[in-house]
Amino acid sequence: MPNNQKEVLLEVKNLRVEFGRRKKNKFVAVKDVNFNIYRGETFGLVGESGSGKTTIGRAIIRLNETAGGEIIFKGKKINGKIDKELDREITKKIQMIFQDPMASLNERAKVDYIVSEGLYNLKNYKNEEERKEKVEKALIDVGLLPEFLSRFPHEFSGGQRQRIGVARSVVMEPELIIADEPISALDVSIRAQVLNLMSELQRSKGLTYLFIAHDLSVVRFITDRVAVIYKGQIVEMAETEKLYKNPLHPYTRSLFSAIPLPDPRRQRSKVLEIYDPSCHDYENMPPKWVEIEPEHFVLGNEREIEEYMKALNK
Ligand SMILES: Nc1ncnc2c1ncn2[C@@H]1O[C@H](COP(=O)(O)OP(=O)(O)OP(=O)(O)O)[C@@H](O)[C@H]1O
Repeated sequence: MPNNQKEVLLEVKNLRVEFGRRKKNKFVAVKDVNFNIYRGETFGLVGESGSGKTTIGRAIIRLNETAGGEIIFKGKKINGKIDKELDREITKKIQMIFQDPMASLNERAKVDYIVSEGLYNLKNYKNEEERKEKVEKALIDVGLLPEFLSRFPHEFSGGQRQRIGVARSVVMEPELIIADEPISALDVSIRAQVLNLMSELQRSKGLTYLFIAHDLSVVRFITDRVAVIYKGQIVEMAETEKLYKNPLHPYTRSLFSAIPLPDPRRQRSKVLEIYDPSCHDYENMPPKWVEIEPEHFVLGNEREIEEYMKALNK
């Protein structure tokens, strides 16, 4: 679909997130981040551990305060001070699925309570009958049985627990789901099942995903567009296949060319070995965020942009 016909569901403009209140221990975790997410797509955010992916997700659902910029959902600014009505709407419409289904589910609560929690918080049901109906439907939607409602999380496998995590989101009838490394804590053999479930739900419910991951092959498989983040800043963003075939920024190139290693810590050191941020000479020529071809953005200074143009036209 041409871009001008796509509906922008979420806009992130010049986002900045800082931790630490005092000047001395202030840490800028996210800076100058810009991206749009279109309705119905899966938008990937990829980068190494500590690059700021989760911080962006948490800022969107208002768990992290923002120090600058705007987050706009369906045309309304949702960061900073907002009114109760809007807060309620985004609590319902934007849901997050977390990485570790072992840690994110309340061990002492039954599945019925876990899946209902968002409904209880927002009193988002007319009566007990309707709540039950919604919760049972959510369980069926994620491929679990309604009888599981009276069980506790420890009675389930990792994959089933992540399905409970997904049910807890879809019961709210969200429009945007932020999936933060939703399969990386799962056994390799069940990862595809959870990804397929997410794709099916996207089709049947018209969902939009922000998919956060460090696993490049998963991102290539599941996303329509992808942004690469390095130390809190997006360095390149494009349609997924385009970016994988034609990475321009040196960080993207080293990330994609690093041979996948089983140990993510070794992978990280491998990437850092190849990528040298001092190659940019930003002191003398500061970078800009440039749309180098339709829907393909890259961070670079004037000289670099010229080189990227040449590389594209080769
Ligand atoms: N509450 C906090 N207080 C201080 N620093 C924080 C806080 N949350 C995150 N950070 C720091 O912000 C940076 C970005 O963290 P973030 O969790 O967003 O990275 P990530 O890319 O999601 O990494 P991972 O894949 O390991 O989750 C890290 O250096 C982290 O230590």
